[in-house]
Order: sequence, then C-alpha cells, then structure tokens
Amino acid sequence: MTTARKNTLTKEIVSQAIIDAFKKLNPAVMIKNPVMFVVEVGTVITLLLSIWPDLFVASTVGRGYNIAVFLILLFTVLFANFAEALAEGRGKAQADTLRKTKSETMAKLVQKDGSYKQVSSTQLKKGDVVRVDTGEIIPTDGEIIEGLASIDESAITGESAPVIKEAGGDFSSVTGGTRVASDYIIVKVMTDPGESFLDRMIALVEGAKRQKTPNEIALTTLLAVLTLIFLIVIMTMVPMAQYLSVKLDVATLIALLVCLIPTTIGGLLSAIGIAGMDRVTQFNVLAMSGKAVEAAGDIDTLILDKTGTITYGNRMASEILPVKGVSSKEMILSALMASVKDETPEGRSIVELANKLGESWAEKEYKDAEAIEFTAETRMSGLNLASGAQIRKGAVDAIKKHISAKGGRIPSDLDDIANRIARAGGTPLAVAAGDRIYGVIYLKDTVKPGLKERFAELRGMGIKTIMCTGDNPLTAATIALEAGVDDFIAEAKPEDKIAAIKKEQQDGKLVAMTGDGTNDAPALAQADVGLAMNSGTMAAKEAANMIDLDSDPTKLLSVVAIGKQLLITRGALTTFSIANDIAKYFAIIPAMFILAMPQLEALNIMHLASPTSAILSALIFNAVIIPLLIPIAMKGVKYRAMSADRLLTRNVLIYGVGGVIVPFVGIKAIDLVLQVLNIA
Ligand SMILES: Nc1ncnc2c1ncn2[C@@H]1O[C@H](COP(=O)(O)OP(=O)(O)OP(=O)(O)O)[C@@H](O)[C@H]1O
Ligand SMILES: [K+]
Ligand SMILES: [Mg+2]
Repeated sequence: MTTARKNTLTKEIVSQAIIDAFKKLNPAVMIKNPVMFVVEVGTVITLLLSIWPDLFVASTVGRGYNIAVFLILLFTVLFANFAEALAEGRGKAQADTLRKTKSETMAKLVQKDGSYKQVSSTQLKKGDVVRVDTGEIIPTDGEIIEGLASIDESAITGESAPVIKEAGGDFSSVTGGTRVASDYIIVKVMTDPGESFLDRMIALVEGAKRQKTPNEIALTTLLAVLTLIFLIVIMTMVPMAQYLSVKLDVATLIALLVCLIPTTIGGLLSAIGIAGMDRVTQFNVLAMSGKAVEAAGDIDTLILDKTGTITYGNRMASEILPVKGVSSKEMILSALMASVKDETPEGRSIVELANKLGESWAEKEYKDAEAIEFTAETRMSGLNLASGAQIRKGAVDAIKKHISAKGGRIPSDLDDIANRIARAGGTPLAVAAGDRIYGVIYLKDTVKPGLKERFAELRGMGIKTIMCTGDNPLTAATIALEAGVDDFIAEAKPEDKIAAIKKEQQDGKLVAMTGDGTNDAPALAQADVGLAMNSGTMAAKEAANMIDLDSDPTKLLSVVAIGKQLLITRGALTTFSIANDIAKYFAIIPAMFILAMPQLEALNIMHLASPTSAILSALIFNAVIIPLLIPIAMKGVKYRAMSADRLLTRNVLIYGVGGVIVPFVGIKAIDLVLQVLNIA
C-alpha cells in the first residue's frame, strides 16, 4: 500500500490559522455553524454586559465576572475557528504541492495542416491535439491517439518507474504534468483549462469546492436542533428563577447555555471533515466529493475488474497452439494476420510473438484491409481482407459462434487446448480465418501479490469481494481462487457489471467498484463509489467519483478504511461532546440555584468552591476541550480492521464513558487552580 505522504503542521500553517481564526469571526461566516454562531452572539452580549453590567437587569455580580465570561466565550469561538483554519491550512499546503506539479508548460498544438504551433498549456481546450516528444511535459489531461511511449508519472504519483502508455486499449490516458520518457505521442486534450483532474483535486483539497457531506449535514442539523432546545430551556429558567425569587445574571444564563449546547463537536465538525478529505489525497487518491469518501466508509460489496486490477493486466501472448490438422506455421501466420491492426496490448504482444517465431507479413498485403476493432461486446478483433476473407481472433465462445454462423465446424480438440490454458489462469484466444478455426493463442496474466490477505481483511470488516471479468468461466474461476475473492462473474459484458451492482444495491448494499477500461465507465458511474485507475481511459475517470493516481486498485481498501475512520471520528467526538455536557449540569445547576435551594448542595458532587467559580470552571473547560481534541479530529481515531459492532462498543466506551468522566476531573482541576489564583 502506498505510504501516505506525510503532512506536517508547519509554523506558517499554525500562524496563518491563528490569523484566519480571527477573520472567521465575521458573522456571515459564523452563521454556517449554528452552534458556534450562538456562542458568538453570547460573546457579544457579555461584551455589552462588561461595559454596562446593568444593561438588562441590575447586576448582582461584578463587572469582572462579566469580563471573565466574555473572554472565555471569545476564546471558545476562536478555538473552534482555529481548528477549522488549521485543517484548511493543511489542505492548502497540500494544494500548493500539487499546484507546483502543474507547472506552466509550452505545448506543440497540431494544426489542421499538420504543422505545430507553440501555445501555453493553459490555452489548450477539449479536442485540441498536441504532440509531446521525449523529455517534454504532457501539457494537460488527454488520451493518446497515436504512438506509444514510456511516461514518467513521478510528478503525480511519486513512483519514478515510467509506465507504458499507448493509443487504443485501456492504457491510453495521460495526466497533465507527467513527462514523456521515451519516443513521442500524439495526445487529444480531454479537459478544458482549469478542469483537469489536478485542478479539481486542488479545488477540493483547498476546501473551496468542499460542499458538506450528507453525514455532516445530518449532524449539523441535529446540533442546531439541540442548540435550539437548550435555548428554550434557558429561556424558561428566567420565569422559574423569578418564581423562586432567585436573581439570575444574564452572563450566567449565557454561560449555562454555552456549556449545554454541543460546542465541542460543533467546533470540530468541519475540521474533522476537511482532515478526512486531506487524508484521502495523502494516499494519492483524488476524490471528487466528500460524499464519495464517506460512502467508501459504508461499503458492503467491492466489485473488482480482473485484468489490470486483480492481475497485472498487461496480458502477453506466450504460446500459439494449432488445432489438429493445422501446421504450426499456418496457425502462427493466421494469428499474426488477425493482430497486425489490433492496437490493444494483447494484439501487439501476439504480433511480437509471431515475429519472434519467424513469421512476418508484408504491410502492402494488408494495407487496405479493414481492421475489426476489439470491443467488450463482440469480444473479437481481426481483419476483413480486400479479397473478402475474414480473419478473427477472440474469446473461444465468441469465435465458435462466429464460425458456426458461417457453417464451419468446431475442431474436436479446441476445447481441451482452451481449457488447459484457462485452468492455468491464462486467457485463451481462438483464431479463425474464413469458416475455419486454426488454433488458440495463450495470453498469460498474473495475479498481483498480497491480494488474498487484503481481501481477507475486507471480509473481516464485513465487505464482500466479487471479481467481474469478460473472460471465460474457467480462467475466471482459476484467477478467483488464486486471488481469494468471495465470488466472480465470468464473460461479463458491461451491462452485466451494471446488473451486478444494481442487484447488490437493491439488497440495500453500498457497492464500490474499481476499473480502468472504457467498458468499465457505465459501471463506475452506477457504483456508489467508483475508483478509476489513473492509467485508465478518460471515459472511466470521468465516470468515477475517485481516481487513484497510483493506479493501484487495492488502494480502494485504503479508501474504505479512511472513509470508515472519518465516520467513526465524527461519531466518537459527537458522543464525547454530548456526554461532556452531563458533567456540566452537576457543575452549574447547583451553582445557580444553591441560594434558593440549599438542598441542591447534594448535587455539588465536585465540591466546587463557589457558585461563580463553578460556572467559570465549567466554561473554561468547555473552551479548552476544543483545542485539546484537535489532534484526534485531524488524525482521526485509531482505526483497525475489526468488526463494526466491536469497534462501536469500543468507541462508545472510550468516548462515551470518557466523555462523562473527563469533564468532572477537568472542571474540578480548573476550580482548584482558580482557588489557588483566588480569582473567583
Ligand atoms: N484484443 C483482443 N482481441 C480479441 N479478443 C480479445 C482481445 N482482448 C480480449 N479479448 C477477449 O475478450 C474477452 C473479454 O475482454 P475484456 O477486456 O472485456 O475482459 P478481460 O480483459 O478478459 O477481463 P476484465 O473484464 O477483467 O478486463 C477476453 O477475455 C478475451 O477472451
Ligand atoms: K458545550
Ligand atoms: Mg479488460
């Protein structure tokens, strides 16, 4: 698994966050966080009370008390703003590193007449065609339409090993900012200026485009409702106090309100969200929205493509086997003829092998032949010669159908040869010319290491893995066994992948899918979380809501872990925050009514020194708990792959019970300090 890029909190990020904390005091900004907005209103009122203590009612406490309450409330709001600013600051730093890779480059725009015109990469529009030679930077995201080259993607992925990219097939898309290491390529620009994946990643990480996620909106609403309820509770206290002929100071009422509303989670909520998104980008995954990251935390089923995901995918032809009655030379030649115009990696590897086996075919022979492109629908490719002869290669069942339709017969040993290849986990391609099948090509593929353990880990989290492949059942079964997936679908057409996703979704399951090919695009769009490989086609990346810049589909497991961690962190701190408030009842209520109802002394289990000290201690604790929890909010609670309910009980214990106990200790400690300093 790619180690996350470390994101240290530098001095300038912290100092900038302090400045931003003050800037965020602007009510127009604060209103977005209802809980903290109420605290800000309270701060303003206590400021007025510090100037005119008798503003509302004749004040029974000194000006000093009002000033103390005002200052503590001001810091409560500043601490909350600081937490958010810190998270944003870290995101901005991350965006700056990304922006550096988007260096401004000159590009060779291919004109209509074939000449090149030097333009700046920022002027390239969707549809433009540029030529990139060895050593040059690819100016923006696009698809290779001509040529083959090795691309150094280290600027984006940090991996220095160049990857082969070529026109056609699933490895044809290139990302702006990467460099052509050998040969040249002609690239069709696929994104408008400012719309490239990097631009979107930067906008997202900077929080500019970070719209609230469903989970966050729900929680914010809950917190707003809680705040409203406590506001009403406090309002009803005024007549009650009058009835008891107890004089209640406005500053004390505001202090009680702020202690009771969920300011701890209210102050940390956005920091948790921003930090969660930030963790995703640290894993080199570009998430289109926070929603996608959270959905990843709730995934039940993972649908994985075989070729290029579970296996390395650069399937190479390793043997060319004739059926009985066909000479090896004839078979090799027909395999060559079926592949000379096949741009896919499979096709190229067959030509290479045929050439190595001593066969070649003069270009003039097939120059005007019609190329039949491979598609996931037909699962065949080949040539239609000018003479009318048709040469095909493809999935065995597809070729059988093709030959039977021509009235040809199926060789008796075809299945044995094909099944032997499939049982070895290879992909057999049958080859036919006219109405005759000549033999089978053995496309070799290998399963990526370490998958078995990762899938077992997912199973531990209650996530089911399904391998979905266009390949034949035997090959699929062999690979599925070797990779250790829970289930597989063979000979899957794109609509079968979508059907599999819809079936799971109908069972109320959230489905995540990785893919890289164009035939994966519709399924990636249908899935709740679609992770496209950066090496995949643009169509796949456009359809997905996440892109893995390292093109490592097992990265989805990290994304799932991050998504889960984000949800758990938010849940844990909310539990802590609510639990937190219980202790404050014991600190403040007795303090407020002790004079009228001495029997309330029984509630003063912390034996706080005096009513004012009790209230100030609770208020100070309520403020400092926010910065104290910033590290957990930013790093996320420790997350280990264990079953969801075990994890839940663990967190309820720590943050629930902890949330009740900690304030008692904290408030008592502060009360003692206040005594020592004999402030109150
Ligand atoms: N270039 C090609 N020419 C002819 N047939 C091909 C070619 N590439 C693949 N095939 C055949 O088409 C089948 C389906 O290909 P497809 O890419 O949809 O699935 P896959 O690559 O085998 O597996 P996955 O769906 O996991 O990518 C392959 O199993 C193979 O038999
Ligand atoms: K509170
Ligand atoms: Mg494929």
